[in-house]
Amino acid sequence: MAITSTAVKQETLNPYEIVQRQIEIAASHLNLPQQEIEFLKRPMRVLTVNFAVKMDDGSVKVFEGYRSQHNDAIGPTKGGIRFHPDVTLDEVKALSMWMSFKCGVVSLPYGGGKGGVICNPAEMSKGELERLSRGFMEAIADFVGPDKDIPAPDVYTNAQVMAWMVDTYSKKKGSFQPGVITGKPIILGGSKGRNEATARGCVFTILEALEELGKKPNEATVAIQGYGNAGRIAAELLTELGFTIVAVSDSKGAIYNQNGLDLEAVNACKDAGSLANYDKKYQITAESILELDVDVLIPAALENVITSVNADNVKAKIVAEAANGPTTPEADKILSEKGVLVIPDILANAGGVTVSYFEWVQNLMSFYWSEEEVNEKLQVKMVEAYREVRFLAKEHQTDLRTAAFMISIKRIAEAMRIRGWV
Ligand SMILES: NC(=O)C1=CN([C@@H]2O[C@H](COP(=O)(O)OP(=O)(O)OC[C@H]3O[C@@H](n4cnc5c(N)ncnc54)[C@H](O)[C@@H]3O)[C@@H](O)[C@H]2O)C=CC1
Ligand SMILES: O=C(O)CCC(=O)C(=O)O
Repeated sequence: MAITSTAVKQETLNPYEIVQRQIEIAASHLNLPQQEIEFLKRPMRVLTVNFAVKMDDGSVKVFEGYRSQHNDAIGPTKGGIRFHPDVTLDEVKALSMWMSFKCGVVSLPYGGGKGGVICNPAEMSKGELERLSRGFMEAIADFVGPDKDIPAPDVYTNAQVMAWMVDTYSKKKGSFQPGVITGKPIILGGSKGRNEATARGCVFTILEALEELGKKPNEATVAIQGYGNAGRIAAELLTELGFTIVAVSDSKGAIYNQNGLDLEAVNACKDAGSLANYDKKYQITAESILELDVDVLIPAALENVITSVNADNVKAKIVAEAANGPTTPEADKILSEKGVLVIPDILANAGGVTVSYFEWVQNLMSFYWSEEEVNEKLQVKMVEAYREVRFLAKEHQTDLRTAAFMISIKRIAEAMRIRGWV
């Protein structure tokens, strides 16, 4: 996301440097030996691949992709694969690190991993996307595995992409290996509830935060940036609970109605293309969605959207980070001083990886759960995690992000120490 203001140049927008800063802030409350912190500030393994894909016009295009495995002291690494033109190695490294800390907050037996391919799926045919997905899996197949590193969906990847990938991996290994990837279609061993899990988990944390503010769902307004898996499903679930969705946006358009948007009309517009085609009288600028006077703001798109430039203009009482890395450390300081309750990404969007974990467990057992069972288990995990983070934040007088990092850093450091690594 291009942010060109001069003020923002004073802070780094490199996600890898940002996560390192977040580690340092949390570690300063923990009294850990420096070597443990230094180890956590880097991924253990990173793979760069270049692979060729046949395009529909007969040409061959070479794509670059990455898979980063941050730390596997607690268990195999886990995290999504992103297809986006702006993917960088530093971004993938940072996303893998956030995954480690996310898994720690919800006590999953995983470390963090993440993958990305520099490409623009919006400009590719279904056949090209299939060959790209298979080509990337072919290139990383020896690096991942059900007990090694387990990918999942992220931005511009979905259950269909996971299906192509599990098929390619399984063919390579000679038998069906559903545990290598999560977020699969149900027919291929996907878990019920995984598609909604990121949003549902986020909603559980919002309900906890709202209770603290003494507000009821039917009194609360919501603005959501990003209208894909995380953002759109959050809008639907929150509407069911009585919240009023006043604004939503995608990569091409943003819309606002202070009386509440008609979600059916919004969804029909999105299904037909983009929100830029919605009724012109409701159109607003992309940036202004972050500055609306709402109770809950949900960034559900990309990194670095709340920075030192616009943080002071944020009027929401709760910021629930469905996206990874939407808020910079400078912005965090400003929001904290303003009394905004930020539910950090590694907590707010942990529902996705939590149900991915359930999917993996079901795959390993070949025994499948009802959607109700999945959702109940997810709720327990999310509510417990929120309360544990909230408690620690109060105890240490920190924001929720720092407390969430503290919980995970302590866990991973302990595992590294007991293994004798540090
Ligand atoms: N899918 C999952 O299970 C999880 C996703 N996340 C995070 O949630 C965020 C969104 O991911 P998904 O919903 O899965 O992706 P998605 O590909 O389903 O949807 C992305 C949405 O963001 C919109 N978008 C892209 N650039 C934008 C911009 N500049 N301004 C406004 N909207 C923009 C797109 O138009 C699309 O509506 C990412 O940060 C991702 O890492 C986090 C945890 C799990
Ligand atoms: O479901 C997963 O394994 C990971 C999802 C993801 O990439 C994320 O939480 O950022």
